[in-house]
Amino acid sequence: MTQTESLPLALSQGDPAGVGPDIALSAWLERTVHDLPPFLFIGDPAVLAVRARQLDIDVPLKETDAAGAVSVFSDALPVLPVPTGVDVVAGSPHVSTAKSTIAAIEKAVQLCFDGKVRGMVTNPIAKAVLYEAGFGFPGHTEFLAHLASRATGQSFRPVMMLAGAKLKAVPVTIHIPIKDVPAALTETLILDTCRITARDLKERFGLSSPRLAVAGLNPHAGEGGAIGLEDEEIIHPAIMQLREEGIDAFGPLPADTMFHDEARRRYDVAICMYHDQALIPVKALGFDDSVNVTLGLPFVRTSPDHGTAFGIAGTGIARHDSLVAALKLASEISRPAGAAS
Ligand SMILES: NC(=O)C1=CN([C@@H]2O[C@H](COP(=O)(O)OP(=O)(O)OC[C@H]3O[C@@H](n4cnc5c(N)ncnc54)[C@H](O)[C@@H]3O)[C@@H](O)[C@H]2O)C=CC1
Ligand SMILES: NCC(=O)COP(=O)(O)O
Repeated sequence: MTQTESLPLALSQGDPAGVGPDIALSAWLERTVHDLPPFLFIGDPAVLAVRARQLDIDVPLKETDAAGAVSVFSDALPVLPVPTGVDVVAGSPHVSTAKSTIAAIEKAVQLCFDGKVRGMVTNPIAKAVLYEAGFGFPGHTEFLAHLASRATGQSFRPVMMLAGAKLKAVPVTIHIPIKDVPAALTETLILDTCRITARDLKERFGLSSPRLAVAGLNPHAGEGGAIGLEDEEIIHPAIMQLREEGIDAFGPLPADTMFHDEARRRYDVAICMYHDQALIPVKALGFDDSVNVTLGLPFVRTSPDHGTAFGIAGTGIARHDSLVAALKLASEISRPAGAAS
C-alpha cells in the first residue's frame, strides 16, 4: 500500500435537504459488500443522525479529523463536523444552509492540499439554493478550479467528464444557456478541453493513447455547411490541430449517430459541444453507474452523476450506486500510476 492509499477520501455533504445524507449513510452500511475505500463525511452530524432515524437505519457516527477516519471507518461513519446551524427538513431546501454547504466543500479541498485525504467526492448541491445565497460559480466544477487557483496561485481549466461503464463524455461548454453555446464555442476552448482530457485519461485513467470522438454542434455536423457553419469553421480546425499534436481526435461527428453500441467501440471519450449532448447519453446508458469527475485539477474530485433529488430525500428509495461508483473511481484514480490495484 502506498502512502496515498492509506488516506481516507473526503465526502462533502452537499445540500443537507437532498439525498446526500441518505446515500452517505446507506453506502457506509454496505461498505464491506462494495469494498469501499474509507471516507470521511464532512458535514453536519445532526443532519445525519436525524436522517438515519427517519430512514430507520442504525449507523453509528464518530466525530473525528482526517487522521482518525481510516481507523474509525470499519465501526462507525467518520464525520468531520461542519454544522448547518438550522433544523434541516429532508426535501425542503433552504438558503440558510448554503454557507455550511460551501464550507464543507472548502474544507474537503483544504484537506486535499494538506495531503490529509487522497481526494474528494462531492454530494450534490442545489445550484439555485447556492445562487440565492450569492454563490458566484455555476457549480462545483468551476468553484473547485477557483479554490485550486486560490491555494496555488496558478490557473486551472477544469473539465467536466461523466464516466460510466458504457460511455465517457465531456461537455466543452457546461452550465450556460443553450442560446449562448455557439458564441462560447471557440477553437481555443475545444483545444484546451481536448488536451486536458487526453492528458488526464493517460495519466489518471491509464489509457496509453486515448481516442477522442468529437461531436458536431449542428444536425448532421452541419451537412457540409448547409445547416450551420461551426462544425467546419471551429470544430474541424481544432481537430486538425489536435491531430498535429499527436492526439487521436476525430470528427466532427453527427451527434445523433455517435452513441449507439457499435459507434462507442471506436472511441474512449466523446467530446460534446454542450451539457445535454454529453449528459443525456451518459445518464440514459448508465444513470446508476456513472460518475462526474473533474479533470484538470491538481487533486482528485468525483461526484455521483445525479442531483439532490429532493423529492425522494428521507424516503429510503434513493439508490447509493452512483455514490459508490464515485468513491471507487476516486480511489482508483488517486492511486499513483503503475500502482497495483
Ligand atoms: N453534482 C451536483 O452537485 C449536481 C447537482 N444537481 C442539482 O440537483 C438539483 C435537482 O436536479 P434534477 O435535474 O432534478 O436531477 P436529480 O438527479 O436530482 O433528479 C432526477 C430524477 O432522478 C431521480 N434520482 C436522482 N438521484 C437518485 C438516486 N440516487 N436514487 C434514485 N433516484 C434518483 C430523482 O428522484 C428524479 O426523479 C438541481 O438543483 C441541480 O442543480 C444536478 C446534477 C448534479
Ligand atoms: N449536470 C452536472 C452537474 O450539474 C454537476 O455540476 P458540478 O456541480 O459538478 O459542477
